[in-house]
Amino acid sequence: MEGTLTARDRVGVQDFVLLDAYTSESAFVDNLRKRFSENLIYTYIGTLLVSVNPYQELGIYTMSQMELYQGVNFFELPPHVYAIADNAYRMMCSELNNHFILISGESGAGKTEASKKILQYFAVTCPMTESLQIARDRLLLSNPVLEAFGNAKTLRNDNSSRFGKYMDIQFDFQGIPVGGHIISYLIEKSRVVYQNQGERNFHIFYQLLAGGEAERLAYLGLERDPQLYKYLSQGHCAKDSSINDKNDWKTVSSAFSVIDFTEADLENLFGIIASVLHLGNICFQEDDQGCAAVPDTHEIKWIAKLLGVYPSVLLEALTHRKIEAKTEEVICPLTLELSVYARDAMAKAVYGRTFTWLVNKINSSLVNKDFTQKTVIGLLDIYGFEVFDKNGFEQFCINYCNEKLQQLLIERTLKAEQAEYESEGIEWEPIQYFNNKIICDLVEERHKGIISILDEECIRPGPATDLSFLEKLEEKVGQHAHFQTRKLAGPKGRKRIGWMEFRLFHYAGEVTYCTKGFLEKNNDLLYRHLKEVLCRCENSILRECFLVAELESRRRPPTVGTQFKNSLSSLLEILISKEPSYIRCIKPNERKEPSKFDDFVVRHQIKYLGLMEHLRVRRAGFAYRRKYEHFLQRYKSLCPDTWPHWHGPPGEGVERLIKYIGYKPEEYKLGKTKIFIRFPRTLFATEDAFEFSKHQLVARIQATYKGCLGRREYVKRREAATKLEAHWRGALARKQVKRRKWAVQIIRRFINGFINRNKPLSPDNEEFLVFVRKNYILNLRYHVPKNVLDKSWLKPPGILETASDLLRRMCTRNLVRKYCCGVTAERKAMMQQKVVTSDIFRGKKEGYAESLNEPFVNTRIGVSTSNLSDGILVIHVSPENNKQKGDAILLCEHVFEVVTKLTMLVNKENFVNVVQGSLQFYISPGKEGTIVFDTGPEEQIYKDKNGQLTVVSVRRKS
Ligand SMILES: Nc1ncnc2c1ncn2[C@@H]1O[C@H](COP(=O)(O)OP(=O)(O)OP(=O)(O)O)[C@@H](O)[C@H]1O
Repeated sequence: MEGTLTARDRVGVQDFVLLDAYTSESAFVDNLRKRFSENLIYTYIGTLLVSVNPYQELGIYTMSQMELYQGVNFFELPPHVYAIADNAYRMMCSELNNHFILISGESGAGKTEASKKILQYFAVTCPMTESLQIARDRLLLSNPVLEAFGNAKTLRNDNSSRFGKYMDIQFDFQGIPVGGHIISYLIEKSRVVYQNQGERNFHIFYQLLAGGEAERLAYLGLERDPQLYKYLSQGHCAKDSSINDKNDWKTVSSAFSVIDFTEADLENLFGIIASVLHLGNICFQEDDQGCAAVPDTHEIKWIAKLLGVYPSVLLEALTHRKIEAKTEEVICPLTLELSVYARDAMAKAVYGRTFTWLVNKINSSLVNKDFTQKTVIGLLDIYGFEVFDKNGFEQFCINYCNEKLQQLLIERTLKAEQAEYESEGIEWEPIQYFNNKIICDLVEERHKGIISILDEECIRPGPATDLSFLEKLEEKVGQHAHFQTRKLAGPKGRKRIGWMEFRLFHYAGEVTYCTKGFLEKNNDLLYRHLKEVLCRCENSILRECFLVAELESRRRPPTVGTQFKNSLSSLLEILISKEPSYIRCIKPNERKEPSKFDDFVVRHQIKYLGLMEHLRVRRAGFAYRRKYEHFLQRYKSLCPDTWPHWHGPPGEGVERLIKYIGYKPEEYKLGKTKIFIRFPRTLFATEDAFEFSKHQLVARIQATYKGCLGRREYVKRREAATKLEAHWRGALARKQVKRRKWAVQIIRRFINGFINRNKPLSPDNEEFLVFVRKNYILNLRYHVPKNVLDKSWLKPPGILETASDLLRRMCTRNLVRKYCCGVTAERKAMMQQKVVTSDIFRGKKEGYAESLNEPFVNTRIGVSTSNLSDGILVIHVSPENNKQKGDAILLCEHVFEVVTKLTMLVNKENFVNVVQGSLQFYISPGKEGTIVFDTGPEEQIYKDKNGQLTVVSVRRKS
């Protein structure tokens, strides 16, 4: 329940005990309205359930809802009729005691629906054996039959129960429903003969006409059209779109077979129903003497046939009255009014007693023949307080009944409160409340109460009227504080009370009753003549209902008021020995509309249901009480000592908790097993603090949860990694071992091979030798000589010497070939020159060996000569060489020959330079000289003063 406290501003509190302004009716209505607008039709006052009729299907009676409420702590879930049912059932099973659930409210408030829901809940959730299924079905199916005969369409409710009902459901020691018993109260017989505009007679009449088989109707002498029957058509709504009589007939017919009705029973039963309809259609006329006569006996004949009486006897009984004198009987005719009265009285008596027979018949089918001890849960579906514009005898009885039940409720609630304080060891706190015993006494006290006065008035000789009854009341109870009449009221109150009225100040408010019809209704007189006919008829049901013994008895039968008083007192005896649960039904508006909440209508019912008084009593002590375990479980997070776990006794934990939160001593009391909180605000503050801490808690719980998940995941991964690692290491180790093994073999073979390396090829050294060979060859790659002059060679192992030699030679040959291919013509010429040089100088001249490496080049020398006829030849040497002295200047006779031969020798183009005029030559490095060529008469060579050499030649004729 505490779970919804946070939303209390929007959806209201789900227990009125938690209303701060618990004495304010407006606050009460506000809370109901808030909840109703959220489709929350149920609210608690402690353990009492207030239910507001939603007039629509809300989807709150599903199987899953039933399962939800099964065996759950009462306050753990939102208020529901299932919670009340389940709580009663669990307590009954665990404590093996009897319970009752009292459902009250005004017509149309939802009492019957609530009791059906409870019955369904038991049918679905209680354990069941196959053999006992029939008992369950009978319990369920007794409802449509009872509704057909006891319910009717009224202005307030299309399916209004016109009787009070108490139903015991019996359970065996295993909690299996094994049987039941029904008691009915005060069926509204007057409806059989008269209905207000817009209302109907009991459903069964219309169902029989609409759904009954044609042969059955023919046998009963009935037509399908209800308009043809006076008793069915006075309300002018025999056909109503909201009621499907044909379908309902099918349901009722099939229910009859389950609850043990024989074909003969049904024949008699419907014979009675049809007789009532025929009775209604009997028309009387006044004859010449002013006596009643029946001109058309058609209906009489049908009734006579159906009930098994002589038509003439019936006719006489309807139009005459037997008066018993001291020794003889006198038959005197009735007036028209009295005949009509007699007819209607017969119809009412027949229907009323048949209804009682029906209830008994159902009871005999529900009875459990095994006589082991049973526990019971009683369902009391009874009319609530009624206050209309005109209130008559029925309202008087109903309101008296409610006074009695209120007394029971107050007593039981107070007793329960007191018992709880005592058992919890809490000081008794007296509760102020209005004890309505005084009103009950006013109504029921022997010889002094209103019912006794009414009875006296009914039986006293002489002319007694409703007015004389009122005068008797004024005389006998006029001084009572809760009674008033026009005469007794002051000038102010007088205006509101009529001459025929008296007012009672009920616990729920004042109600003014009109005494008109009180005597007649209390007497409920059926003329003896008619009674005799019914006692002697052949219809077996009526013979059971009207016993001959009744006729023989000289005692007057008890009046309706006294009967009702007695049945109420036995009902209270039944209830007082049982543990109570209460459901108060409220209808939200008068128009049966969904989602419409009429404050005025609701306020009225709150008052007459005594809800404010109940709340006041319930709140007089403490607003809230819970077992230590539950309180601690919910709020333990508010105190570090109790969070997350309290390991000591729960009471101590709660004490520590409330000390930490800072409860003041006047706000609470600690019992033996429960904490009692006086004010709702204390609980709300605690709840708000809890709501606030919830976020932190959630974060903490989330973190812990995530941490837990993380750790779990980590552990999982670590285990997986360890496993993987182990496998991997294993695999590696195995591989390593394999490798080592292999290596050892290789090494062994290698060593063997090495040892036998010089032996002829054999398996012992074959591999080694291959390896050595391969190794040598591979190594040799890096050591082959790069040129012909390189004489190095990798030393071969013994077995490869021949191969190595061959390779070496191949390599040399290859290098030589490569070298030869790379020699240019120029180089070749130079080499040839070197050969010549060798021939000339080898072994003969020092320095030759050094000159070998010195390549001969053609650029070192060049030849110049003039274009004239002189024999000067200049051999130029390269100026780079520092040691050169300079160019050589030769004078030779055969200049052409020399130059040509030199040119051929050098084999170089542009070797010879033929100059004109002069040429330059090097004397020494950096020093140049010039030779000037000229012609003259005679050849001469001279050096002038500046060192210039001049060569004069004789020009030759060409
Ligand atoms: N819990 C509910 N959910 C939906 N509709 C409901 C509920 N309770 C009552 N009703 C509607 O209200 C109508 C009247 O209810 P019900 O017959 O139970 O009233 P009542 O208090 O037994 O009246 P009466 O005293 O006249 O027999 C029902 O026929 C149904 O349509």
